[in-house]
Amino acid sequence: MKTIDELIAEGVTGKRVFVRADLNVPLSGTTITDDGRIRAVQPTVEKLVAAGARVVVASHLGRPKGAPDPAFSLAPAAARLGELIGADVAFATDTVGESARATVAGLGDGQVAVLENLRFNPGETSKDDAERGAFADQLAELADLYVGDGFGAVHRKHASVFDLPARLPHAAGDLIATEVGVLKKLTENVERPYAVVLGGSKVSDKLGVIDHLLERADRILIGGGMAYTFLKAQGHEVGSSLLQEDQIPAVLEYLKRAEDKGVEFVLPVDVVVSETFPDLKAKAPTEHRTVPADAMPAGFIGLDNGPETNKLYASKLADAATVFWNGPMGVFEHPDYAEGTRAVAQALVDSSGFSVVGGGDSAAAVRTLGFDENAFGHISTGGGASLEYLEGKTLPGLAALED
Ligand SMILES: Nc1ncnc2c1ncn2[C@@H]1O[C@H](COP(=O)(O)OP(=O)(O)O)[C@@H](O)[C@H]1O
Ligand SMILES: O=C(OP(=O)(O)O)[C@H](O)COP(=O)(O)O
Repeated sequence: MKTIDELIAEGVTGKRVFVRADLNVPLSGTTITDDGRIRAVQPTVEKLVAAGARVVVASHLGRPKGAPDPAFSLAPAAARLGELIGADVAFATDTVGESARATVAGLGDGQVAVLENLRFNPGETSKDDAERGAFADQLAELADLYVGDGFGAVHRKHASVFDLPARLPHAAGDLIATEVGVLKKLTENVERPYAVVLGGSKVSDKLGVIDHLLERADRILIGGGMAYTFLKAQGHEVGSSLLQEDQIPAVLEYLKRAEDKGVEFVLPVDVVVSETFPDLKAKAPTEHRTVPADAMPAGFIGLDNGPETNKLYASKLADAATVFWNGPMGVFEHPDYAEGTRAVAQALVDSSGFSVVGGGDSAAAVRTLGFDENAFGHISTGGGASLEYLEGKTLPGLAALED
């Protein structure tokens, strides 16, 4: 992979450089609740600015349905990028339309623009190669060079991640280089005991990684929205909790294989439940209680690991030499359901092992709960991306950056 420094050395002054970032930041309305992913791409943007490039930053945000949706606008992220780099950042209100073309044409050397959410165009995420390719052709008209730096999205075979770099001279940004450098260590000689903590809400995306982890990890701790498919598979009531019913046979097979292989599989022993999903914006106190994980009342939603589980998980992490953690242990955005996530973060801070925290929300959780980023070995901007990297899968967004 060509580095951004090599690309700059070849000459970028006056050239339009498309930077595929991952600005998929958590929002409360239009307020960014954690700007970590914007700060992560800042060095790449600043290097290009200093070199006199005309920088066109593009990203997805959330999962809009292939059409404009103001709730998923990148305008707040563009404004924040401007604050961080201390310069005006132009914002195009579309992705490949009139506004994008005019905004890019208006850039001077060393100036920056952000395009509107790439996923407002159905071509971005299309499974049809031709449809994705047609969108990539339109994006390619906006730039002379391409820099891939959206590590959190490199596992997606999307137009801006996979098809566009094939159409332009390309390089990897500093964020991708750093992320890959750290994760590579976990695929080589990992120090044992190696524990992996999995939670979050993208259950269908991430359950499959356990198949691989059973060959690598010594301990697998499950929490967050992922736990309930396991509890259900064991025959327990899970009420209205997140559930991936079609994955129950796979989950039973994982539990059996873990036993055969001597991999320790740890599930919650108690959970915090409520009858309703909390309002994450108002954050008003909620009615909730802690119940044993094998005795959840019907109709209730599991929203966090309980205190006994928190103690158990801390004990399983205390002596781990290496820990990889993706996915919050509960709906940490609400204070009533943040303790499970806080407990795992604290356990990693207290342990002397090397810890990697991966994922947009996991990283945001660690920061918004007040932990010092430097207390962790590495905070990765990508959850799904780092899990798939650890699986040894070919990631479309990295493969596309190879020379
Ligand atoms: N029990 C649960 N039920 C529903 N959502 C949950 C639960 N536990 C955690 N979550 C949610 O998971 C989300 C993060 O999941 P995910 O996107 O998979 O993680 P990451 O971004 O770190 O990869 C958070 O918004 C959190 O509220
Ligand atoms: O938030 C992201 O991934 P993550 O939650 O696995 O860290 C990335 O921005 C990718 O988003 P996607 O999972 O909607 O493709």
